[in-house]
Amino acid sequence: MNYYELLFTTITTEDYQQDLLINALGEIGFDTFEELEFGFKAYIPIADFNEEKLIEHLMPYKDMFTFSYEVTLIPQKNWNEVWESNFEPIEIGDKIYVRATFHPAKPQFPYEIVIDPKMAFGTGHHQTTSMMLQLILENNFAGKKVLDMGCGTGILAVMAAKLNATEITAIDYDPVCYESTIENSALNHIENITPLCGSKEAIPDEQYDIILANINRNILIDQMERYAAVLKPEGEMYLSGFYELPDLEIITDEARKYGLKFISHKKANDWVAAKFIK
Ligand SMILES: C[S@@+](CC[C@H](N)C(=O)[O-])C[C@H]1O[C@@H](n2cnc3c(N)ncnc32)[C@H](O)[C@@H]1O
Repeated sequence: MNYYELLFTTITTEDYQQDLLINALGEIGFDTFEELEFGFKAYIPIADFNEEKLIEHLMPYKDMFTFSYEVTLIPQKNWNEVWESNFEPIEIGDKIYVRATFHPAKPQFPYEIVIDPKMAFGTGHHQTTSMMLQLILENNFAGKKVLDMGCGTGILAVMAAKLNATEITAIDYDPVCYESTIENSALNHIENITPLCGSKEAIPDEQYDIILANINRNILIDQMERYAAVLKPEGEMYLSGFYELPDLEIITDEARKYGLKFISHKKANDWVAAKFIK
């Protein structure tokens, strides 16, 4: 597939401002990002690129900090090379170690997750993923039936399986993420993850003990009613992919409409991961 590469040069002292930009690009079809010292590269399939939409989407950030971009057509790219040059292993506390296949193992960590990220989001490098991993670690997944919505690489589903969840359904609307979840389940020797490709209509008519969803504010709001319908009474829901201000209150209000009560949240660089109970 042919891609456009947009080289963004950003002048900001706040890492989270660059994250805002990356998140905004993710909402309009950019699916791979490569961090650089003074900015980042963002990639989008040529069929999905619309410069007018891009300019409109970037407008709110123009007043916040300085950035510019240049567009180049990339006929072919070795995505594995992009990932290999970008992907450093990460440690989450002293319990979770996330590495790629090409990094050596660290057996001193009780939980190791091996990810072949390709073009799917979810390597643990993003604060939302690492906060979700921490939340999973702090809560009880043993014997639970779990739905992981917007599974990306399947990293959260893999962590839930390592904590002895019995059945995990992992859904993403991006076929690359669906394939990536199959591959990463196998890499981690996990057999109880059922990957599905689709959006909220793909959520099976079943009842789950726990829902995980690290997506973004608007999609979480759109899917909230469906999450509430498939969550068991007293079931737990962990959400991320949004900011403390103003999103947390908006999400909490939406959750309340469907009987989901806000319990607590974690915060990193303005990003939030929050726990709710039905
Ligand atoms: C921020 S990433 C999170 C990936 C992974 N769960 C993690 O925590 O790192 C969000 C994922 O949601 C998926 N996604 C976005 N909109 C979706 C939708 N409407 N239905 C299902 N998946 C969606 C994207 O393809 C992406 O893989």
